[in-house]
Amino acid sequence: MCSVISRVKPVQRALASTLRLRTNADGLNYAAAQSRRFCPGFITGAQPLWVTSRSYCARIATTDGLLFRQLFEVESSTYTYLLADADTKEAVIIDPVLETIDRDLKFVSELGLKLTVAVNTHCHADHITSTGLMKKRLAGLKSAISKFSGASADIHLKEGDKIPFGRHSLTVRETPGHTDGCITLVTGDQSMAFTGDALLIRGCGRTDFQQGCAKRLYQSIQEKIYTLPDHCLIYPAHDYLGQTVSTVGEERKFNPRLTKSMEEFVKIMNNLNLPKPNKIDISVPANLVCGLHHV
Ligand SMILES: N[C@@H](CCC(=O)N[C@@H](CCS)C(=O)NCC(=O)O)C(=O)O
Ligand SMILES: [Fe+2]
Repeated sequence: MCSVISRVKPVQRALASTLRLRTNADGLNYAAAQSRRFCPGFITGAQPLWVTSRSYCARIATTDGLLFRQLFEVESSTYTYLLADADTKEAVIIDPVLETIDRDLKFVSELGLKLTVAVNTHCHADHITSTGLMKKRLAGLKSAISKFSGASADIHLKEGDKIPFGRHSLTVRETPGHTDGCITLVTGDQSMAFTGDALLIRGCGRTDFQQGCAKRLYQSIQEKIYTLPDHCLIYPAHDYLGQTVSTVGEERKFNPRLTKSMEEFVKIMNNLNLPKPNKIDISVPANLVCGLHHV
């Protein structure tokens, strides 16, 4: 941390130390996520500053040579993630949505990427995946989903499987509870985890339909997500409040559902009383066949 701070000008050094004090007072362990990345606009009105943390740089990869983009679909508030090897251009897309297929494919083409795998973190209930249609548009693209999802795909994933792209890969951690086939995808250096609808920012996936089970979800999060390093960035499949990224450490501390005992968690989940997703009746059957049932 000191070596980074010493690189900034005196006025910026003062700002950096204020930032450190403020984050410490908030109880957030940003230092654990320290990196020498440049985060323009980190403090409103301040000059760009080298900071010791990149926790708020939601759309920049932490890993050298890893291209990363977080994309958003407004109707279902879904995040789609694009990861690529910056050198070989091999790429993976996570949770692409039918409505944004043109945007996503244009982007892939603009960046000169070779999309090899389109993976769904689970059989979504609120939107239709674009995976099937994407396969029709991109020769060689393979679809992937958990073998416990009940959905058809080229690749059926299980615990410990790796999805390689160039020098990088994503490792599968099974995190059932929202559905039987929910998976979390973790980068090789455990700096990023794509948690689907298992762990959301300050929340979690509901457990009142498909094969939902609150106890299972609690265990999945404790055993498969909270065992990742505190600085590991959490990228969920949805956010309804405009939040983009969190960390394992932050969620361990501030997630209002997961800071409870399992018994309290189950009670909370059984009393959410959320309306069913608007598109559940068309999404689930469509997603069981890669989103293609209407084509
Ligand atoms: N209103 C949305 C559906 C919102 C919803 O149910 N989201 C799910 C995740 C997608 S299956 C969820 O688990 N939410 C948890 C929560 O606490 O909100 C729609 O109609 O699509
Ligand atoms: Fe879901």
